Amino acid sequence: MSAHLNAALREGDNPELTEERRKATFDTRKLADEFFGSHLARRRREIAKAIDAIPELHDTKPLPFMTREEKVEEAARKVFTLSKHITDIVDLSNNRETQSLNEMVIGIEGMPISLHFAMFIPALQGQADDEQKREWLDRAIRMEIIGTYAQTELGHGTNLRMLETTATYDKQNKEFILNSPTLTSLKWWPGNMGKSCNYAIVVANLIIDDKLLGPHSFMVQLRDENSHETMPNIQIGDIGPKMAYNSSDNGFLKLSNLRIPRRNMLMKHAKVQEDGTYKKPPHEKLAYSAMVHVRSHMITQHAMLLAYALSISTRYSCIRRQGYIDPKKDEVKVIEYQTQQHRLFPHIARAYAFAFAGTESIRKFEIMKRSLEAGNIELIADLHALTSGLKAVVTYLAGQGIEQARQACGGHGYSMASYMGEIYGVGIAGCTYEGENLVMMQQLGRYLIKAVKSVKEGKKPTGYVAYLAHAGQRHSLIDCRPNEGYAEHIRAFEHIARRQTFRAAERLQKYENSGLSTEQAWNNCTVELNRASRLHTRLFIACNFYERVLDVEDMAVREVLEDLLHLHLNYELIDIASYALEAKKIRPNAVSLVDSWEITDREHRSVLGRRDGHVYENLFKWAKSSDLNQNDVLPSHKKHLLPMMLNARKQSKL
Ligand SMILES: CC(C)(COP(=O)(O)OP(=O)(O)OC[C@H]1O[C@@H](n2cnc3c(N)ncnc32)[C@H](O)[C@@H]1OP(=O)(O)O)[C@@H](O)C(=O)NCCC(=O)NCCSC(=O)CCCC(=O)O
Ligand SMILES: Cc1cc2nc3c(=O)[nH]c(=O)nc-3n(C[C@H](O)[C@H](O)[C@H](O)COP(=O)(O)OP(=O)(O)OC[C@H]3O[C@@H](n4cnc5c(N)ncnc54)[C@H](O)[C@@H]3O)c2cc1C
Repeated sequence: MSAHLNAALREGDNPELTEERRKATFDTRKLADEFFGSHLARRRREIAKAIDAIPELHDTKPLPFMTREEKVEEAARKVFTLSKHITDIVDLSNNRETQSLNEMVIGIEGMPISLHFAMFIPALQGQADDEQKREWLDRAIRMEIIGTYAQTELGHGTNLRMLETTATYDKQNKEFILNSPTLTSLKWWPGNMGKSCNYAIVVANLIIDDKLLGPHSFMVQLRDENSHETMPNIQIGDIGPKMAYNSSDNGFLKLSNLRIPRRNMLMKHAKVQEDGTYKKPPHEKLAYSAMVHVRSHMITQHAMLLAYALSISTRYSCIRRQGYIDPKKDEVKVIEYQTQQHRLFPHIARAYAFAFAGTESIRKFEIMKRSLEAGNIELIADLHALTSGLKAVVTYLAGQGIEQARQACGGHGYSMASYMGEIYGVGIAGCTYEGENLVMMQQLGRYLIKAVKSVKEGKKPTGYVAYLAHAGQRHSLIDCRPNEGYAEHIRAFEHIARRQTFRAAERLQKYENSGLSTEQAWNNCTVELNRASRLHTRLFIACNFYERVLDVEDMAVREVLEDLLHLHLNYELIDIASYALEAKKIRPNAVSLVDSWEITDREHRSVLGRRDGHVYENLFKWAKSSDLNQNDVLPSHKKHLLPMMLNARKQSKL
């Protein structure tokens, strides 16, 4: 193997990993350039180096050893410290650079300004008019104020039309009165709302002259800008510990007839004039733009969480020796087991496929944003359908992949030294937030049914659903021979997705014809519809992966990506026996495929996933640092268990 492939080789590493890295057939840096895009890959290396040189930005101790209060404090400390260095390290206008910096320094457990950047600023950008942007957006970008997005309530998250928080316009005083009339109307869940933020965009049902006009966004000051004390007519707090993500203060909020000026309603699209005249937005769902923004960015984030888990697990599988394949030889690295490869490699392929799909969804979002700025609302529906499907499929499959990666680490995967528990907890939260997955699948389902109707009317839909009109092509899996190339696989995939979508549409039609209401007929078909949405989205991911690989210029990188593509398509399409065969091809490159994600140890926070592979000595160090080991005999033992045993002993002597 030539020296240029050795980007990840270092003196003093565990020889088990060095042996793996020597087998690489490609340059990990070049593959990193494809995974992240060459600019971001280079910037990530520079950012990691800059962080190494600033000790204040390092973890003070491993996060799993911290209490919730310590985690919240540590995240706040790092945000403040970062604010002093950030402009030297990243280009603030580049979201992905800033996000990489945050992940490396603060990590994935949350921080006080997550929602500020993820939703507060995007909501202002998408929904505030120019004057409002001058008033709030510039201050928000400079971080003079910290905000969040308060939409979900104790009683409703999915069904936004039934949000109970009201914003009633008072013509006399030219104010809105914001109110939480019931217990279930309390805002519940918004990230950083409990303790960190001083502003929120509150989504409330607008009422003018007793007329209900649906959810709209309002700027509300939650806390005093100097004392940070809660403002009058507001009750606010943290909702308590969660499965993971505990550095974040997700909050509750009660508004008691709080008056805010008319101009605190975000008025780029919908408007309320002084006399109470209401002007409708050009597209009913423009108020949901911040959600579409987050959904389009979630795909890359969840690809990265999957990459975290798989690089931990793959490296560890190469230093862990247990059992024999040939009893006359040494114990093998657990990566040698066919089941271990079967467990990990298809997910490695998926991590690449998802990352490429994520780049595409961000690109599409940017195109939609620009076209919207030019007054064109046409792309909104396409993007909503695409991101709804991608968000649901990728978060779900990434969660499954992370859990497989954890199980692949055996017992040590269950220790927080592996960090798998946190990665999993954060990953699966994405199945719920930003739209519950099965609900989002139905949104895509609506779009697919419309496309089927247009095909039946003899029209030819374009874009992602164009394949629905190609019904003449009869390809079943059985007709698909691997040597006919990937295009053939894709056509087989299209056939399956098309068939399922038509099946769901026909079933829906049948129920409607039988006299059921549209809604009841719809509910009777949602399992079929969700299957169609899932297949459509997986087809999109596969096509996008295929097209992406065609663009790769470096032959060695292209070859390994083709191996992954082949595995991915087979994993998606064919039965288990055939992809076990493919796995053999991936095996020599396994560690280098995960090295290409260039996740630093600082970012990983995992003893098992250490780049140098020195796992066992560091696991012991980790255990010794446990708080429980700071006293030989625990006070609680002296208080409870010792008296119990002494008592029992006394009894037995009697
Ligand atoms: C489920 C729906 C989509 C349903 O909405 P609805 O008004 O009842 O609509 P419907 O009758 O089913 O459909 C009507 C129509 O509205 C369209 N539509 C719906 N949403 C959008 C959109 N965003 N952009 C563009 N179009 C949209 C649908 O496609 C329908 O179109 P159609 O009638 O078929 O032409 C919506 O209510 C929704 O988005 N619910 C999920 C709530 C959610 O995502 N909350 C996120 C809170 S913030 C958060 O979780 C932050 C976490 C971040 C973190 O911690 O990092
Ligand atoms: C970590 C985290 C962070 C969050 N951050 C924020 C935030 O910053 N701001 C904010 O406003 N919110 C936030 N949320 C709230 C989140 O967006 C909602 O919890 C989410 O949208 C799901 O809504 P729900 O809780 O009402 O679920 P529900 O709708 O009650 O879901 C329960 C079940 O009902 C099913 N269901 C519901 N409706 C339908 C339907 N029409 N058809 C079929 N099945 C249905 C679902 O599929 C699910 O199985 C956060 C949540 C989490 C977990």
